[in-house]
Amino acid sequence: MVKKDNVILIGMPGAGKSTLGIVAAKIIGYDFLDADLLIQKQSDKTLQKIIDAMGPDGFIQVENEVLCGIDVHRTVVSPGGSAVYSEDAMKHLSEIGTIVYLKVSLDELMGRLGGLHERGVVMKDGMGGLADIYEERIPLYEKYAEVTIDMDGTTVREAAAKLVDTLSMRGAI
Ligand SMILES: Nc1ncnc2c1ncn2[C@@H]1O[C@H](COP(=O)(O)OP(=O)(O)O)[C@@H](O)[C@H]1O
Ligand SMILES: O=C(O)C1=C[C@@H](OP(=O)(O)O)[C@@H](O)[C@H](O)C1
Ligand SMILES: [Mg+2]
Repeated sequence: MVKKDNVILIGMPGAGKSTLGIVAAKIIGYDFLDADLLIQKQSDKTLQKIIDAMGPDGFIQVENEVLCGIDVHRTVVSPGGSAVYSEDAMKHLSEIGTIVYLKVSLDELMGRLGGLHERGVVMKDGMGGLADIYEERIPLYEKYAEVTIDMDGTTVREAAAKLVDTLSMRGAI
Protein backbone atom coordinates (compact mmCIF):
# COMPACT_ATOMS: atom_id res chain seq x y z
CA MET A 1 0.00 0.00 0.00
CA VAL A 2 1.17 3.56 -0.75
CA LYS A 3 2.24 5.49 2.32
CA LYS A 4 -0.22 8.32 3.02
CA ASP A 5 2.39 10.67 4.42
CA ASN A 6 1.57 13.94 2.63
CA VAL A 7 -0.84 16.79 3.31
CA ILE A 8 -2.97 17.94 0.37
CA LEU A 9 -4.65 21.35 0.59
CA ILE A 10 -7.81 21.94 -1.43
CA GLY A 11 -10.16 24.90 -1.64
CA MET A 12 -11.21 27.88 -3.70
CA PRO A 13 -8.69 30.21 -5.36
CA GLY A 14 -7.63 32.63 -2.64
CA ALA A 15 -8.36 30.15 0.17
CA GLY A 16 -4.66 30.20 1.05
CA LYS A 17 -3.45 26.82 -0.24
CA SER A 18 -0.17 28.22 -1.60
CA THR A 19 0.45 30.73 1.20
CA LEU A 20 -0.37 28.35 4.06
CA GLY A 21 1.23 25.37 2.35
CA ILE A 22 4.71 26.80 2.54
CA VAL A 23 4.25 28.30 6.01
CA ALA A 24 2.91 25.01 7.41
CA ALA A 25 5.64 22.98 5.67
CA LYS A 26 8.28 25.06 7.44
CA ILE A 27 6.59 24.61 10.82
CA ILE A 28 6.30 20.82 10.53
CA GLY A 29 9.56 20.20 8.64
CA TYR A 30 7.92 18.92 5.44
CA ASP A 31 8.72 19.77 1.83
CA PHE A 32 6.33 21.96 -0.11
CA LEU A 33 5.01 21.45 -3.63
CA ASP A 34 2.87 24.01 -5.44
CA ALA A 35 1.31 21.93 -8.21
CA ASP A 36 0.60 25.03 -10.31
CA LEU A 37 4.34 25.58 -10.64
CA LEU A 38 4.81 21.93 -11.55
CA ILE A 39 2.22 22.31 -14.33
CA GLN A 40 4.08 25.37 -15.63
CA LYS A 41 7.42 23.56 -15.50
CA GLN A 42 6.17 20.41 -17.19
CA SER A 43 4.29 22.34 -19.89
CA ASP A 44 6.92 25.06 -20.27
CA LYS A 45 4.04 27.57 -20.35
CA THR A 46 2.37 29.84 -17.82
CA LEU A 47 -0.99 28.67 -16.45
CA GLN A 48 -2.69 31.55 -18.22
CA LYS A 49 -1.14 30.55 -21.56
CA ILE A 50 -2.35 26.97 -21.10
CA ILE A 51 -5.87 28.18 -20.24
CA ASP A 52 -5.86 30.60 -23.21
CA ALA A 53 -4.59 27.96 -25.63
CA MET A 54 -6.54 24.91 -24.46
CA GLY A 55 -9.62 26.36 -22.78
CA PRO A 56 -10.94 25.31 -19.37
CA ASP A 57 -11.41 21.63 -20.29
CA GLY A 58 -7.94 21.40 -21.81
CA PHE A 59 -6.38 22.95 -18.72
CA ILE A 60 -8.25 20.53 -16.48
CA GLN A 61 -6.89 17.62 -18.53
CA VAL A 62 -3.30 18.88 -18.24
CA GLU A 63 -3.79 19.48 -14.51
CA ASN A 64 -5.21 15.98 -14.09
CA GLU A 65 -2.19 14.37 -15.76
CA VAL A 66 0.34 16.38 -13.77
CA LEU A 67 -1.43 15.73 -10.44
CA CYS A 68 -1.67 12.00 -11.18
CA GLY A 69 2.11 11.90 -11.59
CA ILE A 70 2.94 13.44 -8.22
CA ASP A 71 5.15 11.11 -6.20
CA VAL A 72 6.32 12.76 -2.99
CA HIS A 73 6.67 12.01 0.71
CA ARG A 74 6.33 14.18 3.80
CA THR A 75 5.28 17.07 1.57
CA VAL A 76 2.54 19.68 1.80
CA VAL A 77 1.00 19.76 -1.68
CA SER A 78 -1.02 22.76 -2.87
CA PRO A 79 -2.86 22.04 -6.10
CA GLY A 80 -4.88 24.71 -7.86
CA GLY A 81 -8.50 25.18 -6.87
CA SER A 82 -9.68 23.39 -10.01
CA ALA A 83 -8.07 20.07 -9.00
CA VAL A 84 -11.42 18.82 -7.72
CA TYR A 85 -12.73 18.67 -11.30
CA SER A 86 -10.37 15.73 -11.92
CA GLU A 87 -11.57 12.49 -10.43
CA ASP A 88 -8.39 10.51 -11.22
CA ALA A 89 -6.20 13.19 -9.71
CA MET A 90 -8.27 13.39 -6.53
CA LYS A 91 -8.20 9.60 -6.18
CA HIS A 92 -4.40 9.63 -6.50
CA LEU A 93 -3.97 12.55 -4.09
CA SER A 94 -6.23 10.93 -1.50
CA GLU A 95 -4.11 7.77 -1.72
CA ILE A 96 -0.86 9.62 -1.02
CA GLY A 97 -2.05 12.15 1.56
CA THR A 98 -4.64 13.57 3.89
CA ILE A 99 -6.97 15.90 1.99
CA VAL A 100 -7.56 19.11 3.92
CA TYR A 101 -10.25 21.54 2.75
CA LEU A 102 -9.50 25.17 3.60
CA LYS A 103 -13.03 26.50 3.93
CA VAL A 104 -13.46 30.22 3.29
CA SER A 105 -16.76 32.03 2.74
CA LEU A 106 -17.61 33.79 -0.51
CA ASP A 107 -17.58 37.16 1.26
CA GLU A 108 -14.10 36.63 2.60
CA LEU A 109 -12.82 35.38 -0.76
CA MET A 110 -14.23 38.48 -2.46
CA GLY A 111 -12.36 40.62 0.03
CA ARG A 112 -9.11 38.72 -0.50
CA LEU A 113 -9.24 38.51 -4.29
CA GLY A 114 -11.15 41.65 -5.18
CA GLY A 115 -12.56 39.80 -8.22
CA LEU A 116 -10.80 37.44 -10.54
CA HIS A 117 -9.06 39.84 -12.87
CA GLU A 118 -5.51 39.13 -11.76
CA ARG A 119 -5.92 35.39 -11.38
CA GLY A 120 -6.18 32.69 -13.97
CA VAL A 121 -9.18 30.70 -12.89
CA VAL A 122 -10.96 27.89 -14.67
CA MET A 123 -14.28 29.45 -15.60
CA LYS A 124 -16.57 27.16 -17.55
CA ASP A 125 -18.96 28.43 -20.22
CA GLY A 126 -21.92 30.29 -18.77
CA MET A 127 -20.19 31.19 -15.52
CA GLY A 128 -20.25 34.85 -14.58
CA GLY A 129 -17.82 35.12 -11.71
CA LEU A 130 -16.59 33.94 -8.34
CA ALA A 131 -20.09 33.30 -6.95
CA ASP A 132 -20.89 30.85 -9.76
CA ILE A 133 -17.60 29.03 -9.32
CA TYR A 134 -18.16 28.91 -5.56
CA GLU A 135 -21.61 27.41 -5.92
CA GLU A 136 -20.44 24.76 -8.36
CA ARG A 137 -17.34 23.75 -6.44
CA ILE A 138 -18.39 23.69 -2.79
CA PRO A 139 -20.00 20.23 -3.10
CA LEU A 140 -16.79 18.94 -4.71
CA TYR A 141 -14.52 20.31 -1.97
CA GLU A 142 -16.87 18.83 0.63
CA LYS A 143 -16.93 15.48 -1.16
CA TYR A 144 -13.15 15.08 -1.18
CA ALA A 145 -12.35 16.64 2.21
CA GLU A 146 -11.09 14.32 4.93
CA VAL A 147 -10.54 17.30 7.18
CA THR A 148 -12.31 20.66 6.87
CA ILE A 149 -10.94 23.78 8.54
CA ASP A 150 -12.95 27.00 8.69
CA MET A 151 -10.48 29.81 7.97
CA ASP A 152 -12.79 32.83 7.97
CA GLY A 153 -11.53 35.79 9.99
CA THR A 154 -8.01 34.41 10.46
CA THR A 155 -4.68 36.04 9.73
CA VAL A 156 -2.12 33.98 7.79
CA ARG A 157 -0.28 33.27 11.01
CA GLU A 158 -3.44 32.13 12.82
CA ALA A 159 -4.55 30.04 9.86
CA ALA A 160 -1.17 28.28 9.65
CA ALA A 161 -1.31 27.51 13.39
CA LYS A 162 -4.88 26.21 13.03
CA LEU A 163 -3.83 23.98 10.13
CA VAL A 164 -0.83 22.54 11.96
CA ASP A 165 -2.80 22.02 15.22
CA THR A 166 -5.62 20.25 13.38
CA LEU A 167 -3.24 17.97 11.49
CA SER A 168 -1.38 17.16 14.65
CA MET A 169 -4.59 16.43 16.62
CA ARG A 170 -5.72 14.05 13.88
CA GLY A 171 -2.37 12.27 13.79
CA ALA A 172 -1.97 13.22 10.13
CA ILE A 173 1.61 14.50 10.56
N1 LIG B 1 -6.00 33.55 6.81
C1 LIG B 1 -5.40 33.56 5.62
N2 LIG B 1 -4.85 32.42 5.15
C2 LIG B 1 -4.27 32.41 3.92
N3 LIG B 1 -4.16 33.49 3.10
C3 LIG B 1 -4.70 34.63 3.55
C4 LIG B 1 -5.34 34.72 4.81
N4 LIG B 1 -5.78 35.98 4.97
C5 LIG B 1 -5.43 36.65 3.86
N5 LIG B 1 -4.77 35.85 3.00
C6 LIG B 1 -4.28 36.27 1.67
O1 LIG B 1 -5.08 35.58 0.70
C7 LIG B 1 -4.29 35.21 -0.41
C8 LIG B 1 -4.32 33.68 -0.57
O2 LIG B 1 -3.74 33.38 -1.80
P1 LIG B 1 -3.07 32.00 -2.16
O3 LIG B 1 -2.24 31.48 -1.05
O4 LIG B 1 -2.43 32.16 -3.49
O5 LIG B 1 -4.38 31.06 -2.27
P2 LIG B 1 -4.63 29.80 -3.17
O6 LIG B 1 -3.33 29.11 -3.43
O7 LIG B 1 -5.57 28.96 -2.34
O8 LIG B 1 -5.29 30.31 -4.40
C9 LIG B 1 -2.89 35.72 -0.16
O9 LIG B 1 -2.76 36.99 -0.77
C10 LIG B 1 -2.84 35.84 1.36
O10 LIG B 1 -1.94 36.82 1.80
O1 LIG C 1 -9.35 27.33 -9.24
C1 LIG C 1 -8.95 27.47 -10.41
O2 LIG C 1 -9.72 27.39 -11.39
C2 LIG C 1 -7.51 27.74 -10.65
C3 LIG C 1 -6.75 28.10 -9.59
C4 LIG C 1 -5.33 28.44 -9.69
O3 LIG C 1 -4.66 28.05 -8.49
P1 LIG C 1 -5.00 28.59 -7.00
O4 LIG C 1 -6.21 27.87 -6.51
O5 LIG C 1 -3.77 28.23 -6.25
O6 LIG C 1 -5.22 30.06 -7.09
C5 LIG C 1 -4.67 27.79 -10.90
O7 LIG C 1 -4.50 26.42 -10.72
C6 LIG C 1 -5.45 27.92 -12.14
O8 LIG C 1 -5.28 29.22 -12.58
C7 LIG C 1 -6.94 27.57 -12.01
MG1 LIG D 1 -2.25 28.40 -5.15
